[in-house]
Amino acid sequence: MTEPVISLHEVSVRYATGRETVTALDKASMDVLPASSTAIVGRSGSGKSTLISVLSLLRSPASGSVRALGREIGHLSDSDLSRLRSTLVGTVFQSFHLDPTFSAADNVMLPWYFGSGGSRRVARARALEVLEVLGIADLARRLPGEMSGGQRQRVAIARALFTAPPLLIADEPTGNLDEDTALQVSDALYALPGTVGSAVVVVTHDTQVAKRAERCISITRGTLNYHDAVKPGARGEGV
Ligand SMILES: Nc1ncnc2c1ncn2[C@@H]1O[C@H](COP(=O)(O)OP(=O)(O)OP(=O)(O)O)[C@@H](O)[C@H]1O
Repeated sequence: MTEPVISLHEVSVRYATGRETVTALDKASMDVLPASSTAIVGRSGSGKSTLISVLSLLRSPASGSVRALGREIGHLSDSDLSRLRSTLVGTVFQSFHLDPTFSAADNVMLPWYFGSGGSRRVARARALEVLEVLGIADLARRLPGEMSGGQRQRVAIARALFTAPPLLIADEPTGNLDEDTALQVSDALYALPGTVGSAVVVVTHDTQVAKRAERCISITRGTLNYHDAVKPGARGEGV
């Protein structure tokens, strides 16, 4: 059986407010298999951001277990958890988060500027390689202000891939794009399991974008509902 990149087993997350406790995730179980694509949909307040924060190893659950790259995160020190996080996951956001003064290639190399290691020459070659995967190597020298929204989001996706993470999480990646561009960018994301082998998890409000993933999970008040999918444990497969 293939080991999931990350696996959640009956994970619950609660927030204590002044008067009440909100259950944002309620016994959520899901497996993200290597080189798979998953869409997560749900109304505002259903628990999507909370689920992403658990999948990104940014939030530890109140109960349940999380296993990432074969390790139970509950057993890890803060520094081991932080190392595991930086190995595991690349993230893409709705509003791109590019540095407007950096070229596309330099934006993709940001992990190197922040100390991911190796020589500048190798980092630049890697940046060009991932820009090529996204079909925009010819834009390597352009500034973000000289690109379309779809091109900027491709740069942001390339940056998330720079360190070759086994898991790429995209939070409303098409929210700032028109309909056609949204579908092109989502197709580029969903191609990544086949081209670079990363598993892709996309949170989206857009049903057309969600439909293009191999699997779709909807969240209702913290409960996961599986569509076109096999529940964890059934036939030994993931979601
Ligand atoms: N820091 C917090 N303190 C208290 N309650 C919180 C906190 N963060 C989230 N919640 C509550 O937890 C539930 C899930 O919130 P979450 O942000 O995960 O939803 P979401 O689906 O991402 O929403 P949106 O689409 O609006 O971003 C909601 O009821 C929300 O009010």
